Amino acid sequence: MVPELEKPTVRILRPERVLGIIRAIKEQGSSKLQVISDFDMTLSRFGCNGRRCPTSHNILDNSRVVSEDGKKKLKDLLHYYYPIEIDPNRTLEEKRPLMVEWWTRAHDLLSQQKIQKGDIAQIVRESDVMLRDGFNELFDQLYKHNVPIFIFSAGIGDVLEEIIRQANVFYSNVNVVSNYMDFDDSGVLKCFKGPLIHTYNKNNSVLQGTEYFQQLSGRTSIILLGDSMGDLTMADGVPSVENILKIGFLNDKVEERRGKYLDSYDIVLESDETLDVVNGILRYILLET
Ligand SMILES: Nc1ccn([C@@H]2O[C@H](COP(=O)(O)O)[C@@H](O)[C@H]2O)c(=O)n1
Ligand SMILES: [Mg+2]
Repeated sequence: MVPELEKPTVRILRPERVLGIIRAIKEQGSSKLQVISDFDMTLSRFGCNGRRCPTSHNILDNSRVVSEDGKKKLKDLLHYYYPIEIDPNRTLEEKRPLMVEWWTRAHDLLSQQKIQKGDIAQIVRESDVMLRDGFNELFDQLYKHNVPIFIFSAGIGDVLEEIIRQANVFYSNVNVVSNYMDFDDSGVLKCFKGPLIHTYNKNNSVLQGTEYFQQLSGRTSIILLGDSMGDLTMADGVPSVENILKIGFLNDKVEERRGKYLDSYDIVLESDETLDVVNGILRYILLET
């Protein structure tokens, strides 16, 4: 059915259930389908040439427009809070206030750097960011079949939009909800617009007012793509979901986190920098019979 599911990076706890969901999504057809995806470390790569790829935040943190002192402070925040973000032994209740603290402190630091709106495109061009292998096929297939893709990211919307624009895949079926920068009249960053989106509040609470899911209420089949336990709630605002397939990229601390990922995601992709499995499933679903 989907040969890519035989890849050694694929782990599935309940294979029959997964095949049943894929078959049901195919039966419902492309007019009922939507894709809901995280951005950083899901559509973008985790590793690049033996190093960590930057997140949309890191692209700014590491850029020439941030002072050396600012860079150091942002790195210190990352080293303190990232292990908390991915710690499988802490509860979400414990993590949430700490994530608000991280995002707020990082956004305050970035807002002190006099970042110009007009510099974002060049900053992205100069960065090491890479989309996962197969991103072209993913975006092309969805566009060709009129399947909407909703990117729900706790990263920086202005930066991630520029990444997909430069990759020539920012098609009309792509919608983004993320943290956006607020620039003053002369185009200098003054703050970030609310509501703040962090790893563990990616749910309906931050989507109020966007009406995105209401417009797509007929799209009752969902393929959800994420890399964090926080991404599992991204589809919570979709009314009357009939079939949902959750695919999780397990990028870091694989051994420690495997159990929780297998319990929560239908398909877990371990240290897999490609979109092969997602593309294989979509090819099968979208193939007209
Ligand atoms: N100051 C920060 C805050 C968060 N991050 C990382 O961003 C990712 C969130 O974006 P998603 O598209 O994945 O929702 C998450 O992986 C955080 O670790 C950061 O790099 N810097
Ligand atoms: Mg992510």
